[in-house]
Amino acid sequence: METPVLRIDHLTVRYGKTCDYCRNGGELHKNTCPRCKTVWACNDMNVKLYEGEILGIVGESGSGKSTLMKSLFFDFDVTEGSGFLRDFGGGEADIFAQSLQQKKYIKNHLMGMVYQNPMLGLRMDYSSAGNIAEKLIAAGQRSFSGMNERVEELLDAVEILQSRKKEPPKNFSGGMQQRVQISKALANNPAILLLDEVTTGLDLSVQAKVLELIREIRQRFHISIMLVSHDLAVIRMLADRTIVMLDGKIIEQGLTDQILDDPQQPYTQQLVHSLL
Ligand SMILES: Nc1ncnc2c1ncn2[C@@H]1O[C@H](COP(=O)(O)OP(=O)(O)OP(=O)(O)O)[C@@H](O)[C@H]1O
Repeated sequence: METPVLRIDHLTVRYGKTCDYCRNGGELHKNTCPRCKTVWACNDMNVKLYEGEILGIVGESGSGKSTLMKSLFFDFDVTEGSGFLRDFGGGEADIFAQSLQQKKYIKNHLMGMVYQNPMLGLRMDYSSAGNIAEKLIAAGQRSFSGMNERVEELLDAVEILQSRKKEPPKNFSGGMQQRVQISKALANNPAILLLDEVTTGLDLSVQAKVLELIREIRQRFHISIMLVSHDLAVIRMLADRTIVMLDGKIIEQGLTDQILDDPQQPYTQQLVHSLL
């Protein structure tokens, strides 16, 4: 059996203190405990990501997609569960149990993240080149000429003109900001790229360009991608396998074609039919 590049076991993220009722498996109202109001944003999730694949994660607003992605990028602490990277600690060290320094190492060397809101991933007042250089420096790059070369290569890859590299992202359109975010996320040659609703809010033609870019990046860099979207059309276009989330839980998963052509769960059937 192939070893996954990322494996997550029993991931749970809760907002709230919990009570005896929800801790002991009492029925939740959607993802919320009816007694103490604790939100179980991700609830006992098991996920595997394999080399070179795009794993789609789909679900309605509030189902826990962003919480999953942000937990993986250590934006906050998980409540329970463990995570393992093939390329870290021999694949046997729980990434969630690491020190801040080790988590920083993982973020800077092994992962890239693109947020739905570019303001979370970019410094809007720095130059675009400076944004990318920041990630390169964090990953240990020190040579100015080496950095400059890599910045140019990355901007070419996402089709941002070299003549605009000194401009700050705040001057750019939404689609261009996402492309700068993608180039920054790729700067350290990560094994894993996390993409959280990267085309939401963009107009359709720009959306199509960003989606095409993601497809090219996968082919060119042979990177493993986790792609969150509430839009099944995006998932259909890009994802090899898909996970369907509802109320913090995985309710269905499999090959994307299988999920879309023969959905088993009523919620997935509803999602698919709304596309037709
Ligand atoms: N800081 C927080 N405090 C309390 N509850 C939170 C917090 N952040 C998220 N939640 C709750 O966690 C649940 C999952 O939210 P999350 O943002 O992960 O969902 P999502 O599937 O990404 O939704 P969307 O598609 O709208 O971004 C929601 O019920 C949300 O209200």
